[in-house]
Amino acid sequence: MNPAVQAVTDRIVARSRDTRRAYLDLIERERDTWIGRPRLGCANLAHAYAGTPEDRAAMRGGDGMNIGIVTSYNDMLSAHAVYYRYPEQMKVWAREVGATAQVAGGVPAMCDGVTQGYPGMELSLFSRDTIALSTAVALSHGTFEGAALLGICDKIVPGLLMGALRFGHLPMVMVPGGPMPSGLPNKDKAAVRERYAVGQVGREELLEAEIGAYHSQGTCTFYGTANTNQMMMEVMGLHMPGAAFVNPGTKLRQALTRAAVHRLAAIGTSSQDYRPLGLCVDEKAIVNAAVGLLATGGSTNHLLHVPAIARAAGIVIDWEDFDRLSAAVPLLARVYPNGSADVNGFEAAGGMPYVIGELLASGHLHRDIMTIAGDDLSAYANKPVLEGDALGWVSPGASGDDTILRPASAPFSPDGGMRILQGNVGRACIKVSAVERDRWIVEAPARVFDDQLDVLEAFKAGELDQDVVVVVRFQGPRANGMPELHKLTPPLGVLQNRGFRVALVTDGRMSGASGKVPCAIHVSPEALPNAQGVGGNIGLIRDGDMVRVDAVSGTLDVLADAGVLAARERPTPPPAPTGMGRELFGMFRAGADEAEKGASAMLAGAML
Ligand SMILES: O=C(O)[C@H](O)[C@@H](O)[C@H](O)[C@H](O)COP(=O)(O)O
Ligand code: SF4
Repeated sequence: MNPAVQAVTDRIVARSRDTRRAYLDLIERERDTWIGRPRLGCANLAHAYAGTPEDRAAMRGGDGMNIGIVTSYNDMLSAHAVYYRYPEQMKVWAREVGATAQVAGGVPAMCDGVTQGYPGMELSLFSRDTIALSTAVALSHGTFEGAALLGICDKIVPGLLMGALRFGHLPMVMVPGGPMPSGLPNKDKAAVRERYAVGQVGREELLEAEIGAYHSQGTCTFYGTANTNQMMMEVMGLHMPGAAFVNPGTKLRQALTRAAVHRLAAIGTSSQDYRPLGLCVDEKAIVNAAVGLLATGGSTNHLLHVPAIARAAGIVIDWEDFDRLSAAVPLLARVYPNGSADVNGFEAAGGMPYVIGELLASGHLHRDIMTIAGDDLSAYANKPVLEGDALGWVSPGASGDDTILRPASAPFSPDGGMRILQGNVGRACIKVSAVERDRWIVEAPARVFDDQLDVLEAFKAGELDQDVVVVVRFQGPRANGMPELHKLTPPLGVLQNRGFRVALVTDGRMSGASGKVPCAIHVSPEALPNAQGVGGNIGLIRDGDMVRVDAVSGTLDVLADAGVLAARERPTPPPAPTGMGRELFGMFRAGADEAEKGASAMLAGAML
């Protein structure tokens, strides 16, 4: 193993010893005391079977696994619309192997693309907790010996895992749907947006470009949070090998979904090959997730999601771990926004099988983890193919395009391009893999805002045409639910194109699709004072202060005397958000943990 990766793994194992032990004790108790169908009463069983009378005899009399399907189907996410008919197909495939399947429950799924820049985005992060809670409600019927989790996008995979892990004595498989075919290239879409931002094209032309990019069912093809989730499922071995980026509606996709149902039925508590989720998600799998994130230039949102998923399994990973891993993990992939290719191009060049093969050979990934396919991650270094109707796996061979995928021996960069910044503004994250090297340090006067829409107004009024560090505060988990501020990407990109030195500093988030502007995000502590009245220094920055974002030395400072800062009066926070249901999420905001712990209200109160 790479020494730095092993050292971080050892740190995490040591730090997690007690909490991981408490988690393993939980799932052992659950396995031994699980209500399950043998212990359920007759009335309870009758209720459970009544919804699917066609399988009642098999569920009642057979000893096959009853699979609980947890689905996030809806038509709002192009990625999840593909799930519409999955349950009925999965029931047929379950019967093929003497098992049965029922829809245990549905979970909500927000499309961050639909809500981006609007009030709904302020529900996005806590929709992850809502999904976790909904997953628990689905599985709490206790009538399943395994679960199939249908989810792909941003908060849905993390939410499903955070909930399902508390039923970690059960075997589970993630079931992906795949990316839509490529449409208008992402770079061309971004260029039209920048022209729209300066009035060179109208709304109709912009809409035409956007529809050209997002044109059909399947996951959007940029390497954002959704596709980073798919990468993560590969390096953690939680779905069928190579399932991440096979397009929906293809014979290969259908064969992979059928194989997932058959595999799940074979790894239950009564089988010789018992693979419970709680043992699959261990410290090494979590380190693999972090390594995969860094090696592929994945979404900054995973600096929140990986800690939250880990915590649900009793494992504690922090940003220091990511920073140490980033210094040791090479960047092997350039996929938009880190390059011009999309995930279809990435897949065609060799995709995750190639990346995993390289990182196993270079010692950056842990090979010996429990995956749903077996006890060796090298199975995921092969890509699925159909030979007639037979599903098989073959080596991906060498990279098909070295502008997209490179070997660990000749990476795009020797490190993963995620940095932790620390200084008198607090701790923050920055992803530099999509930022030109000469913009890794920006020192400029601050312009301070409480709302991203005010930034857009200032841009339109020409007030930002200068070197500037745009500070958007009161965007943290407790303030307004920590929205993504991705609508700022086009105007900040225009300012950068005009030759200005530009950076963003916020206690909010950016999208996984955000790229070329240096952004110090997830600033902790956030501006809004906590219950003890302590607020982060990001709340003390004023217009005109010089702020230095330095991704080379890893610092984030306002260049003001400490005494001057301390003497400043704290700004009045904006009122708590209402409308679009946001007032309903006040309990999540009030209970939210710091960003570095995953910013979950649910986990803050769910410690074992
Ligand atoms: O983290 C992410 O990947 C984003 O949340 C993504 O899911 C969201 O949909 C963006 O808004 C898409 O980018 P555009 O808004 O540029 O289409
Ligand atoms: S990738 Fe983002 S925009 Fe696309 S369907 Fe998923 S959540 Fe929506």
